[in-house]
This record gives sequence, structure tokens and C-alpha cells, in this order.
Amino acid sequence: MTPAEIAPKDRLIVALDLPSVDAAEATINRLGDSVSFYKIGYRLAYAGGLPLVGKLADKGKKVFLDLKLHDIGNTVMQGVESITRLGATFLTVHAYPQTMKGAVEGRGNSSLKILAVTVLTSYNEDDLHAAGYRLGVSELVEARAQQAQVLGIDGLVSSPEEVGALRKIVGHQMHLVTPGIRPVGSATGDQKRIMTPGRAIAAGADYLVVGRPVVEAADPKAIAEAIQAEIAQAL
Ligand SMILES: O=c1ccn([C@@H]2O[C@H](COP(=O)(O)O)[C@@H](O)[C@H]2O)c(=O)[nH]1
Repeated sequence: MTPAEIAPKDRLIVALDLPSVDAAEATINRLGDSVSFYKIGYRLAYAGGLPLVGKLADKGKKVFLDLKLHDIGNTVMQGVESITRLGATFLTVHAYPQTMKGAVEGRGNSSLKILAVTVLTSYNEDDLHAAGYRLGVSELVEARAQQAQVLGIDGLVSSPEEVGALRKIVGHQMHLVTPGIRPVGSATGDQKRIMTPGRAIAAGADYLVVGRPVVEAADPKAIAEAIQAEIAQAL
């Protein structure tokens, strides 16, 4: 399936940033058929959440395993090789050349897609500078996208602000996945490079990752469906 063929509903990835498997399963049950794609990150993975990958896949759901791997190439390669057996659709690594090369080797011919995290959406220019980088956000995102493409990475994680420029660099060959999504009226929290769902899709994002605005809502299903309606309208 090309990115353009993804149904509006399947473009929303709900981040299960919840403290336990029980809490995650309760949210998944509340969301029911409305959500088809979930993200499991540090909080849930380290709280016993990895077996949920297979359980969700068995129910026909897709899983984005957001482990943001970063280590020497050989360790990343071996780790990714193990992860190919879990049944996830997407796995993140940080966009460093050795890391991306190791991840592509570890993924081999499996169906797992590797996404490279370009610059975290909680970073702005000052944060990058404080971390010792001399490039600004857009320059670093674009440089990493070019390296990721050459190394055979399957997709990129960036803020929606960079998606237009990334599309020009990578065309439609790579999945563009954007956290930093805030429906109008939602709290920004620690995110710094944000956009509404509609604007992110109009900018060219393939998938939107939304955590707190959905999982902390009084009615997660109503919010998820409102985001999906906004996505459908923007396509
Ligand atoms: O650059 C990045 C990469 C990953 N994330 C993850 O996405 C979700 C966003 O959650 P919200 O509650 O909607 O802010 C979260 O799991 C992050 O770890 C990101 O935000 N930015």
C-alpha cells in the first residue's frame, strides 16, 4: 500500500503512554474498533507491555514500537533482529548513521519498518544549541533525512513543521510520521513543535501520533474519532 492509499482512520496512531498493561488494555477496549494503530513506548514497554505487541497484532491491530534505539551498530543490529519476531509494524531508532545502518541490517527482509527519529518534537533551536549542535532544527532534520534515505531507512519521525521539506527530499518512498499533534484547545505539555491534526495532514504527514490528548481524555473514543474526522477532511 502506498502512503496515499492509507485510510483516514488508520492514519491516527494512539500512543499508549500508560502505567500498566491493565491500564493500556482498558484504554484499548474503550477505543474499540475506532482505533487500528497503537504506539508502545518506554512507559508501557518497561511496565511489561512488550507481549501486547503480539496480542494487538493477533487482533488485527498495528503496533508502532517506539523504543528509540541508539547504541553501537552491532548492538542495534542484534536488538532489531530480536524485535523482528515481536510482530510490530514500526520501530524507532535515533537518526545517527551507525544506529540506522545497524537497524537496517537487523531488520533484514522482515516486514518490520524502521523509522528514524530526526529531531525530537520537544526540542527547539535553543534546546539543540544547549545539546551541542551547531545546526538549527530544520537543517538537522533535513540532513538526517538525507542520511536515512541513503541508508535504506523506511520512514522518518519529525514534527509536522518539517514534513513539507521532507517530502521534497524523500518523495513518497518513506513514511512520514509526526508526533507533536495537538487538537485545538489541548494542552501543549512539553511539546514545542506542534500542529493541529488537520494542518499536519495538509502539510503532508502520513501518520499522526497522539498520546495525552486521547489517553487522558474523559472520553478517549470521542477525541480519537474527532481527530480521524479532521484527518479525513484535510486529505
Ligand atoms: O519526536 C518525537 C518522537 C516521539 N514522540 C512520542 O510521541 C508521543 C507523543 O505523545 P503526546 O502525549 O501526544 O505528546 C510520546 O509517546 C512521545 O514519546 C514525540 O512526542 N516526539
